[in-house]
Amino acid sequence: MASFIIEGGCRLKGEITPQGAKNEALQVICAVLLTPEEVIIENIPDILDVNNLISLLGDMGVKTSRLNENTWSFRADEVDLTYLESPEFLKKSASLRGSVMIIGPLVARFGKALLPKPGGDKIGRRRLDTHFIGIQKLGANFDYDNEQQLYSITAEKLTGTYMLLDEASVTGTANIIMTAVLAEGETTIYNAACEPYLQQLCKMLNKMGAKISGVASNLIRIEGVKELGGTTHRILPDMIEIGSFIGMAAMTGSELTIKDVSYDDLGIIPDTFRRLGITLERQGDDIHIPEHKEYTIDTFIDGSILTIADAPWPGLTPDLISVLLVVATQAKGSVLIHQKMFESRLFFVDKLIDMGAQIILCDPHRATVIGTGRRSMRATVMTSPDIRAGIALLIAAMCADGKSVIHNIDQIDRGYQNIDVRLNQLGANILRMN
Ligand SMILES: CC(=O)N[C@H]1[C@@H](OP(=O)(O)OP(=O)(O)OC[C@H]2O[C@@H](n3ccc(=O)[nH]c3=O)[C@H](O)[C@@H]2O)O[C@H](CO)[C@@H](O)[C@@H]1O
Ligand SMILES: C=C(OP(=O)(O)O)C(=O)O
Repeated sequence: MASFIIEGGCRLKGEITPQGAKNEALQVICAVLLTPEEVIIENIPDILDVNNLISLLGDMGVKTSRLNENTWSFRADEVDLTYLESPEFLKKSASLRGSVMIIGPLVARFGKALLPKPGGDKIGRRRLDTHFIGIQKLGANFDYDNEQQLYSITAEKLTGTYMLLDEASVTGTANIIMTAVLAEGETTIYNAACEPYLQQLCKMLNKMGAKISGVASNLIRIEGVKELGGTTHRILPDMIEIGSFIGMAAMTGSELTIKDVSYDDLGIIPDTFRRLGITLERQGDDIHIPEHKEYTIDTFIDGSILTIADAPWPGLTPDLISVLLVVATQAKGSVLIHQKMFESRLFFVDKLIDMGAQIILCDPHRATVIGTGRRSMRATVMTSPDIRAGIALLIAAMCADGKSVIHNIDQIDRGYQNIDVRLNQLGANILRMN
């Protein structure tokens, strides 16, 4: 189990370029299964989750080749469906959440898919009903083998239909869209998720020949086509990494420029950090964060305590809640952090409390942070429970007095490319121990 040893108190300075978006990468890489032609994807982040998915596709017979550091070519012209039944496939695909999105393309193109219960962060119940009900509505049959925890999906024919999703699931919407593009007739998906990840997926599929309209809204219409062709697609910068860097800069009192952020795709993220009192200046497509000696949390207009809560896009992504929470501990003022979507994502605040932060965990979904202004945090030893708590703990450690240790940093490596090397180049002091 690899660990980071972090010497706190180092200021960062300079410029950093965000990696490509993890959650978009997982979708668009699965989409290469929809065509036998070559698909080239640029700006793929070099992170554990994505590399595992690429390796899984390779094992399935997809020809994968790395054209340069972040550009890959994929050609799914000889997919080996028997591999889906092998123990290796079941083990590999069970280890990452993104693998759930191979179902849609496989059912759409080959009428068959198998999937063990997928992995990903243990941050509460993560049901797949939305995926399965949607794909079933298009005509597929589902079987669940309780003993093996294995889903098997088959479809003789897929036919477009109307569906109202029970929740705006991100990967669920992606899966249904990727199934419907090759179904016969028109599919309408209401209450669709519409994160930039999905907007990008739809743009790529349309370039491959799909007919999807309503992109960026929660009402998607898809006119099924017989086949899709190859294309070249570029992944957006990772908005969660950008948010993590904004929080890190403010909390460590560092002056930082985040380059090429695709600002217009960040939605409500910049304004949410502003409500915590953080100044961020848009400079073209960059974000400049000046040195913060202090920052003060806003109140609501009537003077009551601010609440920051997640919501389906264009609301605030739940993946930044942990970072916003840690950043609030060094602000002046109070905020209620409400993680509505996941029920086990706030327990890491115990560690922040050990470090001296003033936080009341009200229940599994809500924590009140009483910002004490800049006050030294105590260094400590901790374990990263999930990817975003991991980065939040790393930010806390960078701000603490002395040496902290974070174990289980695979959880951070799942989503942040070479984070130690990149932050050390800016002045951090992080040592990786394998
Ligand atoms: C690989 C990937 O892309 N992972 C992201 C994806 O996961 P994923 O697609 O698995 O998450 P879902 O969007 O399906 O749902 C996330 C959680 O929110 C709940 N929920 C969802 C929608 C809703 O309207 N109401 C509601 O309560 C669900 O019950 C679930 O507990 O989206 C999540 C929500 O943005 C992100 O945290 C994950 O990083
Ligand atoms: C929860 C996340 O990832 P996953 O869905 O892959 O577990 C995340 O990216 O914050």
